[in-house]
Amino acid sequence: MFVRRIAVVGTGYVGLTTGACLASLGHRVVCADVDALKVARLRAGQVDILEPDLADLVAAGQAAGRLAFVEGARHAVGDAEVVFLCLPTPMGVGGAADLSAVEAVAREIRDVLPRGAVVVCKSTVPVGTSTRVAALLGREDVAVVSNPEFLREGSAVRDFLHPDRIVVGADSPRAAERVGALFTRLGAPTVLMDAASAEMVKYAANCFLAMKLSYVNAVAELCELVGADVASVTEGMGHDKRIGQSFLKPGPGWGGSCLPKDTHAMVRIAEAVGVDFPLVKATIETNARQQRRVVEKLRRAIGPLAGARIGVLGLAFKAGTNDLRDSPALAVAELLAFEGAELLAHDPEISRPLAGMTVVDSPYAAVRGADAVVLLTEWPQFRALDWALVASAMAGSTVLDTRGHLDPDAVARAGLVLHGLGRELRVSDQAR
Ligand SMILES: NC(=O)C1=CN([C@@H]2O[C@H](COP(=O)(O)OP(=O)(O)OC[C@H]3O[C@@H](n4cnc5c(N)ncnc54)[C@H](O)[C@@H]3O)[C@@H](O)[C@H]2O)C=CC1
Ligand SMILES: O=C(O)[C@H]1O[C@H](OP(=O)(O)OP(=O)(O)OC[C@H]2O[C@@H](n3ccc(=O)[nH]c3=O)[C@H](O)[C@@H]2O)[C@H](O)[C@@H](O)[C@@H]1O
Repeated sequence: MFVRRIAVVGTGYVGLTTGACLASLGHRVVCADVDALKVARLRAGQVDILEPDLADLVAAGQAAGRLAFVEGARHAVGDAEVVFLCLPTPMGVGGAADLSAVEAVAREIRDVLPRGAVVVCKSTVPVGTSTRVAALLGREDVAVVSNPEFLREGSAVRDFLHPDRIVVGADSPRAAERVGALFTRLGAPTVLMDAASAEMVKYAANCFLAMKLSYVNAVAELCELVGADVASVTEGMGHDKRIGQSFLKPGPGWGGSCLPKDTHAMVRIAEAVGVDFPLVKATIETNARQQRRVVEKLRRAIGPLAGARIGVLGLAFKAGTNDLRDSPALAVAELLAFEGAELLAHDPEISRPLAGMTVVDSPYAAVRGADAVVLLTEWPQFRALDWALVASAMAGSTVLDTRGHLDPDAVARAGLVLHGLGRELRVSDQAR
């Protein structure tokens, strides 16, 4: 196998995973970040994000002398053949992607990039960004390639090493092949295309996933009203291979660091070329409505929310991560706090104080004296709760499970009344 000298700029979810995984494939990797504390902690082997196997891969890469961390992009790229940009592209003014970190790094490295290097944009960026980066670099000898990343938080290493596909976009086929070759060992289908198409793939994929979720949340609402059960409906739909079983679970709305910002960015990308994109706009609005629907359900169950005490189970945007960025759980909690509810919240991976609620260190502390309990993140430990203990700690008897995660029998046996999304709970479920 050929070994490449690689630089990775940005050591967040994508950058650290990319760096550690490429080192595990045998390449020599230098990762850079602007955050001095993060770099110091990574050098000491401290990985602060919750990702299975990531800390082990980082330690193995460091021990083998194939993975190093430095402060500042300039100090990472000096002898790199390939430079991956894994920089944040958060929602900027008006919803468009904020490219300031990508642009700042392009300016920072342009004079120190070795001759013939390839700069790879792994960040999610609007169409045209590769061209913009190339212009900022101003280097005829340096090719810019788009290589969008499709990993999910909570399974980042597994997704990176076992991807469904690898997309490489470049206007120079030679540069695209050079980047594609880095991933040959992964054995995934590699799709080579022009840079604009690769940049578009990422938004088109994330918006499609968000649309699927908003659709299923809207179907769940209908199911409640017509007396159908969304779990049966989605199972029946999902056996159709054109639809598939995944990404069909209703919830308190979709969130996380990417789907919200990428849907907004897609609306702006369309607007910039004079196109309205009502499908993506409705996807976003349906999601906000889903969060309001959770609050409505609680209000219907227990009456006015002002002064009510609500136990909140889960704060992360999904189970398996400690990431709170654009978490629907936080959005629902905010709406409840706005209504004047008093919130006691527990998440197994979050202990820092948060505005509008009291974060407590056990689920039983969160339900103490609660008029209602709402489950917002599907952590396995919530399914295993002692519901008799929960019932004895609560003041009321309402449990709202927004993830279809709890065992209805276990909750009902404790004398609690379980509400869900997408199904009318049948009398037999509550009668035990
Ligand atoms: N989080 C995810 O699951 C996925 C994210 N993406 C995309 O990848 C990109 C990165 O996302 P994350 O890794 O989640 O971001 P992140 O916020 O976790 O990490 C970004 C890192 O870049 C560093 N940074 C910022 N400015 C810098 C600079 N000037 N020089 C050096 N380092 C700098 C930050 O300190 C931070 O450590 C975004 O465009 C995102 O949309 C794509 C697929 C999955
Ligand atoms: O661009 C990105 O950053 C990434 O965004 C998502 O990954 P991630 O944000 O880690 O989270 P998902 O697993 O996609 O979940 C997103 C949200 O949808 C919700 N969800 C997911 C699946 C489902 O069936 N139901 C449901 O409500 C989750 O709870 C969560 O709030 C995409 O799945 C990745 O492919 C992509 O690389």
